[in-house]
Amino acid sequence: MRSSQNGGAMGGRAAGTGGGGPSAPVDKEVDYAQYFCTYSFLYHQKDMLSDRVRMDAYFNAVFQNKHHFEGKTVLDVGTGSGILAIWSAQAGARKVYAVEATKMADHARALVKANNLDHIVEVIEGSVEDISLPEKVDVIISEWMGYFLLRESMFDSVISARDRWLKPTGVMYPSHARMWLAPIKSNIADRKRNDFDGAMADWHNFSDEIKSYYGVDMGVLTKPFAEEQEKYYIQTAMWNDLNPQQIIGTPTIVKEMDCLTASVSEIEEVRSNVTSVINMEHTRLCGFGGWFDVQFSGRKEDPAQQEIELTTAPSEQHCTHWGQQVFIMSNPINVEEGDNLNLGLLMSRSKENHRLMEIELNCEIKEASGNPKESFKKTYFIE
Ligand SMILES: C[S@@+](CC[C@H](N)C(=O)[O-])C[C@H]1O[C@@H](n2cnc3c(N)ncnc32)[C@H](O)[C@@H]1O
Repeated sequence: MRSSQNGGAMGGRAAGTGGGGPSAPVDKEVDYAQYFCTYSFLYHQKDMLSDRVRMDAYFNAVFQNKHHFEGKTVLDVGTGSGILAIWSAQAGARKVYAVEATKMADHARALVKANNLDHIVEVIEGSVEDISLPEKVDVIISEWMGYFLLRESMFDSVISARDRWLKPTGVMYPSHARMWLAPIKSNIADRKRNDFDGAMADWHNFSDEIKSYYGVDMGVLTKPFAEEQEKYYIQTAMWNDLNPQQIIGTPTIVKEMDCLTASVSEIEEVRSNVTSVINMEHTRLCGFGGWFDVQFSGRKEDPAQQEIELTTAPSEQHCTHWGQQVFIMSNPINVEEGDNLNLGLLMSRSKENHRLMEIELNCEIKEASGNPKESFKKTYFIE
């Protein structure tokens, strides 16, 4: 489950650790307090279990590919309520190791027992990085995805489990992942600009009053206050359930990942240069929408019988609890059909909290003729 202070779907996958940079050691106690503890609540697991798009995708991936599970050993990284471990056992696994860092492990154990699967599923309480298994496994299953795929950095734990416990012939569930970005129109941009302007008007009244009633000039704090509010209203990515009609240009993949071979260094920093073409007449570029999808395709030598995809793309029918992350522009730009957007994206982890993300977005807009139109560079935060 994921959270966002700007209208997030749920309070959930939250903050992380204090650190001094992407590779700084993680303070486990802080990480537990800020990130893991939310997962120890049943209401939180229930929210994830209520996401039908997510549930159907994992359910179909397991039960339509039973050949990957029958008679096999499975590791469920971050079992939560135990749902994926239970399905793996029901699909015929010989043994399932269900690892959960929080006390939710007790509830998972009870659920496994109540469903008469305790002879197959062994719930282990602990961080997957710290535990030890008696054998290597044929399948690693995990639901590790955060907002815009990588928020929460939980895939690091899956990589660590894969490198320690997956047999050389093993299969990852999911097997592949992609991040998408697309230009959007949205009236959120105007709303957020108004909210920001309102906060600044309020500040000016406040500082006038402090001066006249209490004789202190607050002027020196106006700039830092404006920066703080700008970060909150404009630069912090927002959870949104976009309508596909708000997408005004070609969606583009900014990152593709093979879960069998991906490394932490490749996700600590994601760099991408891509092009999107505006495909709507006379419209306003108000920002960008970011989302992800994952595929359950098995491995090349042992493919899925039925490939399943879980997508969090804008849809008129379905919304996931991940929604989309919206990166708004405070000053929307008029664009025309055929305009080209050359986009440079650099996504890195917050220095203060390795589970949160910072995004630098460069955009050069050219007319269809090739004439330069506008360019800008913005920094956003996924909190
Ligand atoms: C998004 S939830 C998924 C829960 C469940 N698998 C499901 O699909 O409903 C992720 C779970 O992984 C656990 N988790 C995250 N990192 C972990 C780690 N390094 N070791 C063990 N559990 C972890 C969290 O506590 C949380 O319960």
